[in-house]
Amino acid sequence: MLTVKNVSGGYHGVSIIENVSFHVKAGELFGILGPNGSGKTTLLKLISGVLPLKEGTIMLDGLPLSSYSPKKLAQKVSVLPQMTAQAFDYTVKETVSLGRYPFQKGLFKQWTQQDEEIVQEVMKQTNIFHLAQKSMHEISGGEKQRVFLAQALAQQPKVLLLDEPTNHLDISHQKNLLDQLKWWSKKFGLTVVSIFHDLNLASLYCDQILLLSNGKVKALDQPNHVLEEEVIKQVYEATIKKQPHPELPRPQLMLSSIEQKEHEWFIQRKDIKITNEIISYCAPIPLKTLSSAVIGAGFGWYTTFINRHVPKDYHCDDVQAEMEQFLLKHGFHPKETVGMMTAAKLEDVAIREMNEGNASIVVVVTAGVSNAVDVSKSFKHEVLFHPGTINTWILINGTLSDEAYIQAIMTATEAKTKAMHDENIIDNVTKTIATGTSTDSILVAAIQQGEIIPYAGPITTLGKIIGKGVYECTKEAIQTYKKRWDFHD
Ligand SMILES: Nc1ncnc2c1ncn2[C@@H]1O[C@H](COP(=O)(O)OP(=O)(O)OP(=O)(O)O)[C@@H](O)[C@H]1O
Repeated sequence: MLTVKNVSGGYHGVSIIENVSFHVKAGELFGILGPNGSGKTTLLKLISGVLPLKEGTIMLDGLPLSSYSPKKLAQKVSVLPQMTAQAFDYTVKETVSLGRYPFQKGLFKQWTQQDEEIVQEVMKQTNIFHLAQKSMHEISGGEKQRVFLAQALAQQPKVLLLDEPTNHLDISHQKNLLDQLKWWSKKFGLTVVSIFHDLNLASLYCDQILLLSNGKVKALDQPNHVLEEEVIKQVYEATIKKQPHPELPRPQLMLSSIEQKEHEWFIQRKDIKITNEIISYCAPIPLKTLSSAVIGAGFGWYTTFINRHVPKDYHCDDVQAEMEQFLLKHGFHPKETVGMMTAAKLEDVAIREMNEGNASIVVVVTAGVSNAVDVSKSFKHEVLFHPGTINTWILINGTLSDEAYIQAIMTATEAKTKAMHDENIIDNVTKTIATGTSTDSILVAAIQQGEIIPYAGPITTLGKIIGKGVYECTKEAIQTYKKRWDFHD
């Protein structure tokens, strides 16, 4: 639909845009990104024919841009400019109707039934129908933005050029507008070329992204390939972290390296509090945590860690809601807390503080093994929920990479399984040695201060103390459990 080839151009004979090339297919949403002054608006002006090309060619629907008369071009391309103050006191409907101008014929510009129907339709689509008779001076910035979009769409263009369309819009109207653009491009094959300042919105909605730097192409590809930490750092001079979107295969970027005060404080064994009802640990700063807990599962930042005793016959339809109520009743904030449950007696907990090199950890394990399972034969078990039976905490003084978090979980799981083996814990259904229990839970929490610890596999400095700490704690907790219940192998 739109091919830009080796295009250069700018103002007063000076090129701002230099040697830019790209191709946008019909129905695609194409994003132009770049820092302030990188030439995004200038490029849009070259594409819309407002500025002449100094070099290169632009092909629109198979024909050079230069071969279109202004009116013919307006029937193909419409432009939604950055919002500016309005001189005339038009109504909303009159403003939208201006979009039909390129289609009106003859000296007296007849307003046809078709013009009327199109204007009505785009006003409905952009959710401004109820504002039709209002003056443009009486509506909000976000509503104006939708009116100008309706005007651009009333032109029934093949290509829509937008300069920061989500400027002035709140988060829900940003989403609505971009959803609508996606819908129009899918339904009518509308090609959308849009400038974005918000990298995350561009990532969510664009099929392709062109990243400009000083008027030149820095990157041109699908969002996941363009939005790279190193590229963004070079172009925007900002340090960011790239993360996957939690629900979509699109990257999202977070600003990082924001100045934070380092705290002179460490996780220590003595700060773990134990009662009959809960084991708790409260940190003065949030710890980055990866867990499979009832409350606070996945990655997150939490200050409070709770292992709660529940009776063996504990049953509840909404375990999370019940746990939240419990936390609130005991003065803990559910949004700040990782919460686990266990039927094990909490005074039987095993705790170790361990150091190796510059890594130090506290391991906390509660264990009950009546639901022991040999995972290699677990298909022989019925699906039943019992409160978590081996709960493992690994609290770490250090900064872990994501890789190290996952390796820490693997190392700890292997250590637990080895302890089950050495304690000869048998799966009652299969009569083979168990590898864990049916509802074990784990958390790895780190203060994320100090030197980065990249790995936590079995023979790394951190992995060695996790392996030893979890093995010894699990073994000790199982032995106490056996003594308490006169448990026989
Ligand atoms: N009318 C003009 N005459 C001369 N130079 C201009 C004109 N408009 C813009 N420029 C210059 O062209 C360069 C690119 O400006 P442009 O508006 O295209 O950048 P942009 O990427 O859209 O920036 P922003 O993100 O701030 O909107 C800037 O150095 C700017 O000063």
